[in-house]
Amino acid sequence: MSSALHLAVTEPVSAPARRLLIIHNPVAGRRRRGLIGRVVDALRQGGADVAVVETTGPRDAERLAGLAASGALTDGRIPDAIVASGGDGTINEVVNGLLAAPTLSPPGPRLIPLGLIPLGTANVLAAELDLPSGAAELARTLAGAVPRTIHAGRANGRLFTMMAGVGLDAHVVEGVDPGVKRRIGKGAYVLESLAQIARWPSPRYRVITTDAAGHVREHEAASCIVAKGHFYGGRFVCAPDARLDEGGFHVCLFEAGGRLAALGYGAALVTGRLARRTEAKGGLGYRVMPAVRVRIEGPVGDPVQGDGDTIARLPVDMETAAPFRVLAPPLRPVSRLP
Ligand SMILES: Nc1ncnc2c1ncn2[C@@H]1O[C@H](COP(=O)(O)OP(=O)(O)OP(=O)(O)O)[C@@H](O)[C@H]1O
Repeated sequence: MSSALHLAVTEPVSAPARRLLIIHNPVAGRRRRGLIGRVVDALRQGGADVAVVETTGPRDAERLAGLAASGALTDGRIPDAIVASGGDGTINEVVNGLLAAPTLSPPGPRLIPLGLIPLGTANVLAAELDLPSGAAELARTLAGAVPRTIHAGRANGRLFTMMAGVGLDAHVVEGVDPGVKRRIGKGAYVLESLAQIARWPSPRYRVITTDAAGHVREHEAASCIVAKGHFYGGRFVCAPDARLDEGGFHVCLFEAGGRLAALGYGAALVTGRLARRTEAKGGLGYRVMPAVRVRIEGPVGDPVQGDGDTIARLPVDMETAAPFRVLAPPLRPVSRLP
């Protein structure tokens, strides 16, 4: 760890020490870069044994997570937790590497808890898990939280933890300029959304859902988000009843096509009125339905975004994946989540 990361600590951690391996993306985030240094210092002051490895480029976090799960980065001793330090993209890579690692017995990579130091633009998973934002509180969570079991989804073999999307949002994710994102943060997504809407050809997608009872249904939509959690793009609510602790998907169908409808959906999302579009007349509104498997067809090769990065291309088959454990505060009652 560079000396620049050694910053003053306000409060030491009083929870039991853990052996933690942190996989850190040095290019993630802009304003929150100092956070990792403060968290590491707080952990060490609390007695935790902390090792940090830095990623060197795309997919490196995934490779490192696979190595970490076998103890290869910590002198053969398997860490008590593997911590992803970065944005949602880095977390997604770590989850993919961790769950793809060969099973060890014990403890088995699926049982090694994942910790998070959220440094990104949206930090949707951290919001969904209700992670604290301060360094001392975050360190306390990493060192002492009872792991919670959550469920990822899989799209054409690739895992996602929060959501996968097809249509406008996937094109926005693919089109957003990383340099602009670094400079202006979330505003880059707003600009790219407007640019995409201006030239949006309004393709239709065929969404085939299978529910837990095995009923198969076919739908048509202008865009579709397959949600694991209830937040989207930060703290906007897309699937009000979705919770990571449950196995299935909440499939959000944006039924109305065209530019005006796309603008309307965007405005409804950011003002918290999206769920009310279910009442739109003529059935061309917004619907959320449960599913355990989803297939989406449309223009072949169209992007599929997962946790804010392109993770697959159409046609795509999604299924629920094995559960894994994450270091986070206990689940709050549904009624207390925004
Ligand atoms: N050392 C590195 N140099 C360049 N790119 C890297 C490096 N390590 C990881 N990456 C890539 O950086 C990209 C962005 O990472 P991440 O999504 O975590 O951060 P972010 O873009 O700042 O956050 P957010 O996704 O919340 O906007 C990922 O696609 C990842 O593959």
